[in-house]
Amino acid sequence: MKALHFGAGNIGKGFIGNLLRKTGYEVCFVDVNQEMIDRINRRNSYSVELLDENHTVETIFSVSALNSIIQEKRVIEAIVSADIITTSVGVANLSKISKVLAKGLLERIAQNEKKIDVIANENAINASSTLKKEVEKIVSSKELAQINSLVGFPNSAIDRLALSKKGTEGDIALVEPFFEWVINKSEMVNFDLPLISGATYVEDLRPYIERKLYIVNMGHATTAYLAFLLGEPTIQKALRNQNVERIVRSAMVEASQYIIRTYRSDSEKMTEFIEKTLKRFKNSNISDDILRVGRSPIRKLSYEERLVKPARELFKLGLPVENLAASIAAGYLFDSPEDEESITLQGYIRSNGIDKAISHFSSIENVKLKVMIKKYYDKMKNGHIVNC
Ligand SMILES: NC(=O)C1=CN([C@@H]2O[C@H](COP(=O)(O)OP(=O)(O)OC[C@H]3O[C@@H](n4cnc5c(N)ncnc54)[C@H](O)[C@@H]3O)[C@@H](O)[C@H]2O)C=CC1
Ligand SMILES: O=P(O)(O)OC[C@H]1O[C@](O)(CO)[C@@H](O)[C@@H]1O
Repeated sequence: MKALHFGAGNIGKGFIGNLLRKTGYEVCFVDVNQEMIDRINRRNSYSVELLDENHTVETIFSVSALNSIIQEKRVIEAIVSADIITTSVGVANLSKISKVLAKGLLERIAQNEKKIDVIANENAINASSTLKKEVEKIVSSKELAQINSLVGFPNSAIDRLALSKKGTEGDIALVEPFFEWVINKSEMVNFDLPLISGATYVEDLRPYIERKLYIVNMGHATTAYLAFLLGEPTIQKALRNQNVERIVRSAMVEASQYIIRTYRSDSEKMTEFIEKTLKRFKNSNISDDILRVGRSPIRKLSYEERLVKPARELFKLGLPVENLAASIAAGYLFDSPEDEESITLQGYIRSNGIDKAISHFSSIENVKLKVMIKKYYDKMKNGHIVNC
């Protein structure tokens, strides 16, 4: 069995590629980072270190890699012969892989009528559907009908803290022991393959992806933005500060009300989920850079995303959102010169002010919610985090 995976980054190698190999797939990665591609091909393997007390290092064999730009023909051939296609390139990069994917799928359809699922594993609601929409922009309506009959784009939710460190033979993928890969079975078209080892298949993905994005990712991003204000370099160091931990926990509790009300989730189980997630964030075997976790603040502050969606929905219901408002405010204060989105965001605020920025990037028009966010922005802009 052959799997083609776009994105040989932290999640690609540490999580998705790893589970695909354990299921028995040969994995071919597609990336744009030539150094990474060469490293994988030199060894036909890579290393994954488990972030527990033992720091066990595992070698993942039977892998190869291609460059999606300079080896397009070979990527198309790999799409033709793949049994499953997966991605973890970052949601903003899905539009960059859609062209080669569309070409490959059409070539595959011309050569055989085998069904295939394409699963985009990104921190976003319905990332596979987003990828499909990108493919739709490129193909004709006749080609789209062919794709629709043979290709599934099941959505998924992925949860595993994955980072990397430099080793003597290149990057080592670092992953926490916990993982959750949830796949929407009702959107799959190919049922002839073994279930992916360790993945969970569900009929309705929404409760899983919303819980992941609005509680786990929201809490992690909030920690990173508060840490930035305090000058703390890692998530673990920031969470030693009781003020930070309290605001993060409170924001997660606020956001959990959205999940509890939308999906009638059990509130005790939700409390357990929040505590377990905080424990994962604090994992002392990880040293997680806040600039990695806070990356791409414009994406994270957008209307449907982790910080703004729960705040908007709860505010509409008259439920507490003070801590979520503080999280959004902290996001607007994330000023990392290494991050293009952060540079754009801060440039916009300097030219137009925070009020306009909240409308422009988060599309929040509710005056009372905006005032609340602005209140925390003003209180925190001198580097002090506040009691909400
Ligand atoms: N790292 C984490 O802990 C988690 C990340 N995620 C999600 O997984 C996705 C990947 O994240 P990471 O692995 O952390 O990022 P990463 O930056 O480590 O990996 C992304 C990889 O995609 C490659 N890439 C970018 N553009 C490409 C293109 N046009 N064609 C082929 N490859 C391309 C990059 O070169 C890089 O190797 C993101 O959507 C992220 O939100 C989800 C859960 C956890
Ligand atoms: O691309 P994004 O959304 O920043 O995703 C990466 C983040 O998501 C997380 O997995 C949280 O689930 C973090 O480990 C990581 O910082």
